[in-house]
Amino acid sequence: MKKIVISEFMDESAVLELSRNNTVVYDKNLFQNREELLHVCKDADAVIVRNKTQVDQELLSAAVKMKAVGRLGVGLDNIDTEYCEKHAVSVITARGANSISVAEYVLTGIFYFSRQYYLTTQVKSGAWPRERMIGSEAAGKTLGLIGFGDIARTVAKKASCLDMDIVAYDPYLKETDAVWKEYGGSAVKPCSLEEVLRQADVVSLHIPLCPETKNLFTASLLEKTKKGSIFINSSRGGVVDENALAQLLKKGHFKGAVLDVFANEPLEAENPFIGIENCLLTPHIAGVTEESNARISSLIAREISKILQG
Ligand SMILES: O=C(O)[C@H](O)COP(=O)(O)O
Repeated sequence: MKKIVISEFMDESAVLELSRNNTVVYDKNLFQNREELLHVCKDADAVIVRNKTQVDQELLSAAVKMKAVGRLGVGLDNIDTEYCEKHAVSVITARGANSISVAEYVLTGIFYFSRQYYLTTQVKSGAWPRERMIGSEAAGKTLGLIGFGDIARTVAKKASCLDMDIVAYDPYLKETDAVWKEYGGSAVKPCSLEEVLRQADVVSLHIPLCPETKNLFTASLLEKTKKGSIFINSSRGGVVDENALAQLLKKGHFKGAVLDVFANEPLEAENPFIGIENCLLTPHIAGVTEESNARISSLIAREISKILQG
């Protein structure tokens, strides 16, 4: 029997599936108890995590039997992938399995601020802000995608059905790459980062957190976005200067910001976005729906089983 440690929430049926042929330690709060986590991982063959468990050198070097790390998502900023590569520990991500959920989240954000739904609280308290709530259509507007991986491609596919024009920046894709056409038809145009920010009515980030992207969105870059645009971040909080973004929101530069990810999660009392009206804040749920959780969990369970069975 192989031992698998699962330290954050996973779809129950996938946990049951893994338990048939393995010894499974499943505790969705284990990531919060570092000492216990290190202890149970010592003789584990695999660990399955979301974004909160730090799979770092300390954990990996103590877990001498570790063959695989399963990531119930796609971001790898909590995993020391270099160490894993050097020590032949496979890292399995759920690539593609949460793209639909994130894409639908982005579309919700576009409509939310295009129609200024945040003002409906005024209706509940007896006001009638009919003129303030004259919004705008998504059709004919330009969506700017930062990063053009699986998730951004799914966003592009769906946004092109709304008759939006799409510009995208991805330094890892050549202009001639077939994916530009494959995922957006004629609607997606590859551009430089600054060109995307200059043109876009909606900017949506789809980049990993890594040394190249940490604090990429500085005050001066954020200022290059169009006045009145919508800013959506469902990638990682660490890629944006949060104080600078909050300042620009307060100054009325953006129509609104949709933020699912933050430098520190859960939010601390002094988080700069708390209390800003035109800000939609969600607790890192863009990629997590019932459907994506089931897809992600069964994909990771299957792939981890394959590795452990050799
Ligand atoms: O990286 C991801 O796929 C998303 O941020 C979701 O992460 P999660 O595994 O913590 O749900």
